[in-house]
This record gives sequence, C-alpha cells and structure tokens, in this order.
Amino acid sequence: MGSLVKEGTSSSSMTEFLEKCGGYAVVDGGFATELERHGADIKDPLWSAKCLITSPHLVTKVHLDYLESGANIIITASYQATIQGFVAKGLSVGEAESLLRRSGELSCEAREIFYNRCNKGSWDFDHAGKASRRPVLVAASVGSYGAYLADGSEYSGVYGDSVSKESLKDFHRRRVQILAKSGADLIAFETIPNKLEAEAYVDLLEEEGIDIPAWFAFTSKDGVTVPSGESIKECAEVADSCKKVVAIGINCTAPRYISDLIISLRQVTHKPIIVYPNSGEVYDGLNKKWIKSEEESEEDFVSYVSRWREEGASLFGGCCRTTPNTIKAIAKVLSCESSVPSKLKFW
Ligand SMILES: C[S+](C)CC[C@H](N)C(=O)O
Ligand SMILES: N[C@@H](CCS)C(=O)O
Ligand SMILES: [Zn+2]
Repeated sequence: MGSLVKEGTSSSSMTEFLEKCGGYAVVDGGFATELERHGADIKDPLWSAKCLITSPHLVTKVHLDYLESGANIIITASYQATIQGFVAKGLSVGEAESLLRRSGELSCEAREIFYNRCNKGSWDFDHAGKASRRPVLVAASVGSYGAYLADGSEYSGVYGDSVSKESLKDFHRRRVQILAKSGADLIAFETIPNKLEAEAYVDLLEEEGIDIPAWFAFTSKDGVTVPSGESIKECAEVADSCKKVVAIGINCTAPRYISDLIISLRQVTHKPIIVYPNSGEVYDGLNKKWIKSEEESEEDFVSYVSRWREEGASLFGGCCRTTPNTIKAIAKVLSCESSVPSKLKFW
C-alpha cells in the first residue's frame, strides 16, 4: 500500500491515496496515551520510545488497536526515539539505530497482521460492489528537538541561541535517514514548534538518501501562531515550498483552535491538510502529567470533525489523550457523511 506514496514525492501522491480512501483519511490517535492505558510506564526521557526497548509487543498491540478502530494511517513509536536519547540510556549507536529501524518494522508488521487477521474488517467496497483492501500507510514519527529535551519544550518552541538550523539538521539527520529506510511510507514531522525546525526538516528532505515524502504537523496554543510566536502561515509556507511535503497541518493542539488554523493554512497551501488535535488537556512537562481541561470533552472533539472537513482538511486523527474510541468516532462521522453513499465500511 505504501507504493501509493513512494512512487511519487509530490502531494499528488497523497491526493491519490486520499481518493483511494474515499476522499479523506483517518489517522490514528494518541500513541503514548494508549501505551499507558495498557500499563506502560513512560515517565522517562525516552517517553513512548522506551517501549521499543522494554515492550515491543505493546507497540504492535497499540498499532492494531488503531487499525481495528478504522485508521488509514498509523504512526510509528519513534516520536521521542533519538540516537542521542538511546545512547544516553547506555545503548550503543548500532543498537540505537536498530531500535529506530524496528519502529518502522513494527508498524509494517502490525499492518500485515491486520490484513491477515481481520480479513472482513479490512475490506471496503467500491460503487460496483468490488472489494478492495482498506488502504493503510505507515508514517514514521519524528518528534521535534524540543521533544527530545523531554521537558515539554515542544510546546514552548524556545531552543535558545545555541541552537541553529545547522545544529538541528545535525541532530535529526541520521535518525531521519534510518526512518526513511525502515519500511515506512512517509515521515511524520510532528509537534513542530517553530519555523527554524521546519526549515531544517525541508533541508534534510532535500538531501540525498531521503526518498520518502513527509507531512509537517505544527502545534499551536492560540490558533494563530506556533509556540515560538511565529505565525502558522509563515511556518506553513516553509513546508509548502518543499515538493516532498505531501500534507501540512496541526497536531497535539487543543481542538478549539483547529478551525482557525485550517483557515490560515488554506490561505497559503493547496496541499492536503492534516489535523490530529489532542484532547484539549495541557501537558505539565516537569511532572510528565496532563492537566484536565474543563473546556473540552471527547464528545466536543468529534463534533468538530465535519466542520474541519468543510474548512478544507482531509486527514483527521487524534493526538495525546485521544484513544481508539476517538478514532472510531471520527471514522464513523466521516463515513456517515461520505459523498459516496454506496461505499460500505465495517467499522
Ligand atoms: C507530546 S509531549 C506530551 C511528549 C512528552 C514530552 N516530550 C516529555 O518528554 O515529557
Ligand atoms: N505520535 C505521538 C505524538 C505525540 S505529540 C504520539 O501519539 O504519542
Ligand atoms: Zn500529542
């Protein structure tokens, strides 16, 4: 299924994938959240990537949970998997690189298990009633430098004067090269908090050896800017300038800001827009805890999806504190309002 995107590196390959999915795609939900729900302790500098070392079976299980819930795209467990982070744990560079590769392989294996095990649930039917497999892509997560810092810096975007575009490229390069060869269909640059990091990613994508496309997902705390204070529009323009970027959007941001952000994105890009907000809770990076929000509930979250589609988004999922139930509900809302009435879905 990955060949859909791998064959081309322009956003038309994503457009083709979306057409195959029926005009929109369902992205998975909070990966770390689901690991924790299954008992994983991820209060660690590696956060969810700790499970690549301690409990890879749980990683597979979470991928399967999201596939069973209707996801067309599953995101690898590599958000906070960095060579530097693994080495700090006492692993060798070789072991660190193997774990990065393993994150892609685990997702691909989960997709195979899903296709083999849940035959009925993974088939769709086209207008003529012809059966086709539900398209599923694997996106290799690359969390920002702020994520590696493990103190919630992906929500501040302030890296200090010692961090330059070149140092960010050096930080991410080997990791991105390995993930690009891990079996994943595309790279998901997630929770991008500033323009500098977006520029670094664009440069890396244009280097030799990165032969898969990517999406760029920014985060925002006000619906107008990214955490560094730069506008979402100027950050999206950076992503839009790169041919290898096949979708641009927002992740791990409160649902109430998403509409305004989609409207801004639409003003600067024709590429598909992806949104996968968090639950609206706020992360306390020091204590690695989520603080409840009175303003939003899971029900509110799903009720926004139709509006986001009207505003121009075409890939929808959830980020932190969302669950397979959120993804099931998103898939249901979208399939009910699908413009292709004869398309049958089994979730
Ligand atoms: C998206 S945040 C909740 C990820 C975790 C954070 N980088 C930390 O290590 O505390
Ligand atoms: N893909 C990551 C994003 C964290 S912001 C996760 O779901 O855990
Ligand atoms: Zn998140």
